[in-house]
Amino acid sequence: MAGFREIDKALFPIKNIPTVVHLFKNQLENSTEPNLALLSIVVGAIENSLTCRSNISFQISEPVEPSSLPILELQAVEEMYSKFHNIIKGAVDLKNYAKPFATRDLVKKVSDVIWNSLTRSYYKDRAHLQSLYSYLNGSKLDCFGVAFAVVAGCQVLGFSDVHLALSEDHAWVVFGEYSNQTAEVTWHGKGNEDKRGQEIGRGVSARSWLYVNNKPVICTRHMEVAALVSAINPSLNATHDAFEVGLLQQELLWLLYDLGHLKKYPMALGNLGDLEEIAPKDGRVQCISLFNEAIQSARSYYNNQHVYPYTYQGGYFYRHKMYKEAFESWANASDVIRLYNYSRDDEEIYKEFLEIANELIPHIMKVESSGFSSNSILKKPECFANLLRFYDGICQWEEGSATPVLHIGWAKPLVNTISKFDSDVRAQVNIICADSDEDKHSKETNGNFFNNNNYEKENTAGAKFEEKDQSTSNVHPSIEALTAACSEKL
Ligand SMILES: FC(F)(F)Cc1cc2c(N3CCN(c4nnc(C(F)(F)F)s4)CC3)ncnc2s1
Repeated sequence: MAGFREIDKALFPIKNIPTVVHLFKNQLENSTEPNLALLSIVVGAIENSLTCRSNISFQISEPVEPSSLPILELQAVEEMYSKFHNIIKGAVDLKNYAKPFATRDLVKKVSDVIWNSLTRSYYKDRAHLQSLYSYLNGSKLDCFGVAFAVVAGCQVLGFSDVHLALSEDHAWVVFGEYSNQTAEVTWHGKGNEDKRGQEIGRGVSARSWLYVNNKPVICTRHMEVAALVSAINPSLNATHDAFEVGLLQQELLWLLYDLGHLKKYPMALGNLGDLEEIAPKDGRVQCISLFNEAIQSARSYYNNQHVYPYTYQGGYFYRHKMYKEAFESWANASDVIRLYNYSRDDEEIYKEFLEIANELIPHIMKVESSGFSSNSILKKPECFANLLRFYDGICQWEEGSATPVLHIGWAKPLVNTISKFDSDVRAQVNIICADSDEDKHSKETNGNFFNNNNYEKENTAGAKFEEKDQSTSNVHPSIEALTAACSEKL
């Protein structure tokens, strides 16, 4: 695998953001595939020099350019690239692996090479451990970084069929002549035995949000570049970002957007939306339309089984005090999670729903019930309807799961929220209770949601809470009980 070509080398030494964008444009637009290792080293070097106090020196020649980046020399990058190249080529004897397609053994072997060269023990959740720069200079990678390094390593070996597969909280690889083979290559979460080398679960874990019911983002080489750009982490510390790193990430995401490589990548669209909200670029679409594009992408390509597009959008509405809209986004997020079974691997999304239910919604209730206006969301039946749909989805998520979701800590904010709506407002919401045998149609049996890989399952067990004049479907008994309790109370 050749390293940089002449047109790339000509851009060095890199001194500013436009030159990095130019390098990425060269790599993304030329005939051969973009070189993942080189691009990860370049952005990793820049990120680390601008966010890590302990400046791992890479020939920062004084004085730093007036522009926004420390000078990045070609030689430094080439040395790192050839180090990665030699580690991979040195450890994998290609004579044992017939080409052109990768095998499980090959993928596992590359995963082992990366895995066994990592520092024995380090804080895995630390920032800036996602790039090959971190791997080559600190022998540290986070969960995503290991998966990315395996794909970059397979690219060095010439296996163009090995690609990154991404869920909302995990990463693995697909490979083989029909790209239908899957393999774990990294760990997930804390204290879980890694399953490296195994194919992606069909058992209980298949029902968990972690594997998005087998609707992960399957990357092309160009989308793998989008993943490494998405994984750029501008944070300097808990409260501040390195401005230039955020700007670089935003410019690179717009380049990838314009080239069409974010179309099937909802989280990258969400990342770009967040960056645009902070620093809107002239002549670009509003950030809200990026959140909407992410939702459309998830609905079009991933059968609406991803949660984050709705929580990106809901978070935006919340920050902009658009509470009625936020309730709708969160109810839509809940309609996604209701079709999964909660498993212990799903902590990340559990925390997301917990924060919405027990922090964000109670805050909205507090600020809304202080001032008193007829325009208040407490007067709007559709707000009540969406809140019930939100809570109902979480209840149904718990249904049929081995691990409980709700506990007493959820109940108080929940009842407190519902009781903020007067009975005349609540009465305008039409709730039809699931009749018993209908209710028995849980996620497992009903439709073939999990029985095969795709899922056209209609959501009959879910709940729609809409104003009187619109059709509704049935409701989770616990929500029905709660609303009845509230009306008695009131
Ligand atoms: F590979 C793993 F294991 F890391 C899983 C992936 C995560 C992730 C991501 N994230 C995760 C979600 N994320 C969110 N930030 N805000 C979110 C929301 F809650 F507001 F929706 S979700 C930040 C970017 N952004 C691009 N690609 C990926 S691939």
